[in-house]
Amino acid sequence: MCGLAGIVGKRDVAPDIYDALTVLQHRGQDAAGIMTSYQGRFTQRKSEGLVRDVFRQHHMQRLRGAVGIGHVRYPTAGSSGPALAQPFYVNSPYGIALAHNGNLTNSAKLTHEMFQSDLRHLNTDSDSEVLLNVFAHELQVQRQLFPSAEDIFAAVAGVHRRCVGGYAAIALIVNYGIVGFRDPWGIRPLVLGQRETSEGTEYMLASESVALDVLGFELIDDVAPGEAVYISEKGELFRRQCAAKPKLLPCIFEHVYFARPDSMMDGISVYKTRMRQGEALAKKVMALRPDHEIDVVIPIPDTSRIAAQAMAHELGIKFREGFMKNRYIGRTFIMPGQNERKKSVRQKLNPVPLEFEGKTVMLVDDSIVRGTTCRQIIQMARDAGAKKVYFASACPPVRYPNVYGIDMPSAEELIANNRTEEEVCEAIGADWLVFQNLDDLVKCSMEGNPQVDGFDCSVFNKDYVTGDVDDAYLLSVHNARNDAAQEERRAAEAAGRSVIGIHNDDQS
Ligand SMILES: O=P(O)(O)OC[C@H]1O[C@H](OP(=O)(O)OP(=O)(O)O)[C@H](O)[C@@H]1O
Ligand SMILES: NC(=O)CC[C@H](N)C(=O)O
Ligand SMILES: [Mg+2]
Repeated sequence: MCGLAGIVGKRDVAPDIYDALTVLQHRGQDAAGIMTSYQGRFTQRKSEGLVRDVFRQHHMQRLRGAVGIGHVRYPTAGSSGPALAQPFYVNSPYGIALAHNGNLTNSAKLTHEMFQSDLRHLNTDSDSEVLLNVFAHELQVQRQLFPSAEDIFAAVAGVHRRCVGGYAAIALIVNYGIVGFRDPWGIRPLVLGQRETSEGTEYMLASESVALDVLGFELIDDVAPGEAVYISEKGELFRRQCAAKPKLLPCIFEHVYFARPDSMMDGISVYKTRMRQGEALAKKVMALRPDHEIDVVIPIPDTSRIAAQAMAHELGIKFREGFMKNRYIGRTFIMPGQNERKKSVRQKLNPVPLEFEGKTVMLVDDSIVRGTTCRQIIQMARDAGAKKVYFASACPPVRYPNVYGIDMPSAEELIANNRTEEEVCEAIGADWLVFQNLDDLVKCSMEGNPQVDGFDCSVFNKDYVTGDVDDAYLLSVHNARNDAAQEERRAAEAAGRSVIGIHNDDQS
């Protein structure tokens, strides 16, 4: 679930983009990059690692220019490695760089078209490079020496006709400005903001509104599904609906896990949604077991804190921080390998025994995906002396792969796949397990903005909103990206058997 930021400002923007990427770090921990345009040329720094590790002072000093874009990556397609860090770049037409959040479901077909009919070269197996090349081709066929906003919108319309899947993207066109667009289903988020300065208005696009807040930009609104926003280098703002049949069906997993709670997405406060999730869970607990005898409600930090607190309040039970989090360990779920994920849960969370000794505890997490976290946590709670360990998930069982930008490629790796709720309870070792109902989860999000057409809930109900995802496609994703396949790829990379690519890590 990568993070994007782009600014058209009045002075060098790289420091602001750096800050924005730091605020969006929770969306991708694998690689980061910034590209700016300065005096008709690109400047670039991208590499693997966290934002704070990728950019050194000497990089920042060289990233000149008042127009720029940035990206933090969480891979969902293709390999990892510095060559896959974003933004990607093509020299023709004009010189375009692009940063992408999401995943194309027809990238195999598009890759073929790139070589066969568009006569374009792809140097990686990333779907984001495909997206950039489709955009570049669609802009090229406008055949304008100086592209206007109309030409750019026509190119985005071409992208919508050809690309299927989840995509929010920000492109930087040298000498012209930045273009943000969102897929026609609005699966992936993108917001627009502005900041007044003595030299005039500056504009910013970002995956989440929290990045605008922190930089002093005011949220204008969300980019609509299918819409394109073009901000010229001079600072003029143009907007246009470029899709034939746009519908707002955003990914509900943003509300469950991905987004920061202090973000507004499609008019919905993520914080309030998570509060409502906690309240709904409490009601379900009361309906199922009015005589539950829970002594204390304990969240699994970080993401479930808000839901757990609301749940405890609704139940009228004590809320306690029974697990302390090591603040120097990042998010576990978005780490690349299962071994790394398993190890990091124990390094990240440690129980406070007095909150467990002799008690019936209700542990609350936002989601149970592979079961990596809850299995270990339940054991930790028992080792810390809990009498009974109940577990609640603020979302329903995750049973199906995600194909729109979350790395859940294989149903087999999901603990709830082909298991009943009782079987999941047994597999994770809880005394009782409660899942949120899907209807309730949707209501919690919908209450924030009743204008939303619905949500992509495919990981819960296998209903993929783009309508093109069949079992054959799911099998191909499984084959390419299951844990064993990824492990093999990483081993090949470590042994130096992978393609180096055209962006070397030590580039300065
Ligand atoms: O069942 P699993 O496969 O373990 O995945 C689900 C867990 O992973 C996430 O936590 P993560 O540590 O990524 O981030 P957080 O600190 O934001 O909660 C999520 O919040 C759950 O705790
Ligand atoms: N999580 C994402 O948005 C991933 C973007 C792109 N598909 C990649 O793998 O790099
Ligand atoms: Mg968590």
